[in-house]
Amino acid sequence: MPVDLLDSWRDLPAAQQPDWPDPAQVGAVADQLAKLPPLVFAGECDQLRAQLAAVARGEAFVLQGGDCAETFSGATADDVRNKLKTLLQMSVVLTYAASVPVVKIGRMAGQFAKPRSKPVEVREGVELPAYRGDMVNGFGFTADERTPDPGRLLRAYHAAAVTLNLCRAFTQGGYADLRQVHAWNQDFVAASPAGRRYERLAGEIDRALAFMHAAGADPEEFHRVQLYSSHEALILDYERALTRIDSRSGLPYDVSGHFLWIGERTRQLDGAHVEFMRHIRNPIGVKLGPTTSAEDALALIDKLDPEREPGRLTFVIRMGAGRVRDALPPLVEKVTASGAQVAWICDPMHGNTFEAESGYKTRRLDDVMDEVAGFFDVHRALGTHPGGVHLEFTGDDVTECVGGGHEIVEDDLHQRYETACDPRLNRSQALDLAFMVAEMYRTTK
Ligand SMILES: O=C[C@H](O)[C@H](O)COP(=O)(O)O
Ligand SMILES: C=C(OP(=O)(O)O)C(=O)O
Ligand SMILES: [Mn+2]
Repeated sequence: MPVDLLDSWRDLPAAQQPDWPDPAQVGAVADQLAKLPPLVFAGECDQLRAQLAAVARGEAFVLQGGDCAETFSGATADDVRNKLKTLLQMSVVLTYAASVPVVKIGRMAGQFAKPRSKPVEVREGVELPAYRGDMVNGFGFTADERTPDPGRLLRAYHAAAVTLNLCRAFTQGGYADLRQVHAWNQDFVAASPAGRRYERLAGEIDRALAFMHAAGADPEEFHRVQLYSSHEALILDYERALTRIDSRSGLPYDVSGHFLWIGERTRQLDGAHVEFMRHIRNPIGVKLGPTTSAEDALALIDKLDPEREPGRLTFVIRMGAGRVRDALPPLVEKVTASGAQVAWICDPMHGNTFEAESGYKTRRLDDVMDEVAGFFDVHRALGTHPGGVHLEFTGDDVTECVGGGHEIVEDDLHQRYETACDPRLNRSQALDLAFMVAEMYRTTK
């Protein structure tokens, strides 16, 4: 494939790009990034594509999640382990309670750039550029921090490398061993209803493992888990610089992450993001909000998955609890009728954000659950496969979303509101949701 095609996006309008003060500096940084080693490998991306093909065929379920916006200061062993622990616990709940293979994808090791609904933020009469993620500018509300700095692209690469290294060590080195199901819950068990419910399930898993061991299964089977990394491919100079030609196939892969997605604000058919993503071989996603028409979805398939290859394209539906039951069916019907085999997964976070009276951005766990329920209802009615969930959560005990076992109310939000962008489920809310999704899956299939 001609390498020029990887730059064809440069002639098209690119939404949500930073206003870099010195564009020449971006070119210099991109040259440095282009010389750095890949963060992920093409063969791993192919493996994920094959697993997503199983999802598209109705044989597996995706659990994708992590922070809305990762931060450089969050690339620590504690933060990464806590997030991973939550993901592993959720995935065990889904695998065991719903009896389905779970494809685990972190919003981790690269989720450093944010699209914003407004380019500026105003506080007490002072107007500054909006925070666009640590890859672009700083969170602090000063002119200095908010000025986009291309040096941050390099820092993002290094923070992603550190995070990925920790993820690989935790998932391959024994921490994720299924025989550790109780250990992941140790700091949590007595403290929350979700922890206690999980502990009961972990007991059942123990007995199942003991049975399999007695029956001759190889314990090594349970020693490792495969975790993939993902982020929104937003800052195109970064993604382009990390795109390499795979020596085995001669095809381009964006080696900044295994799975990359196009956001709701950058999925314009004639825009730079769709053009760039057409040419990379990674499995990719597109977020689809409530205004998406079936024609939009079909046109995206034509551009991004012209060969109709199962596993290549995932639609991440984020309609809002009030819209999903009406807005999703025409998309699923027409896409299915077209013969395309996409994976459908549900992001129940981004269509359910609202501002509390105190000014905090928040989400109700009930709305989140209702959107997932609506997503399952639609697929049940149409006989198609509800292929997964895409969530924003953290391993920490934050107070960012309302509801859940500890019943966080709007007046509690200030207590531990730590997100750099959108409100995340805390560990207990995330586990509550996993139990609910497992139950829905079991009764749908
Ligand atoms: O995930 C990100 C947010 O939904 C997106 O950045 C928009 O948030 P904003 O409305 O605060 O800009
Ligand atoms: C910005 C995000 O989502 P969306 O593009 O769906 O609004 C996100 O996933 O953080
Ligand atoms: Mn978000």
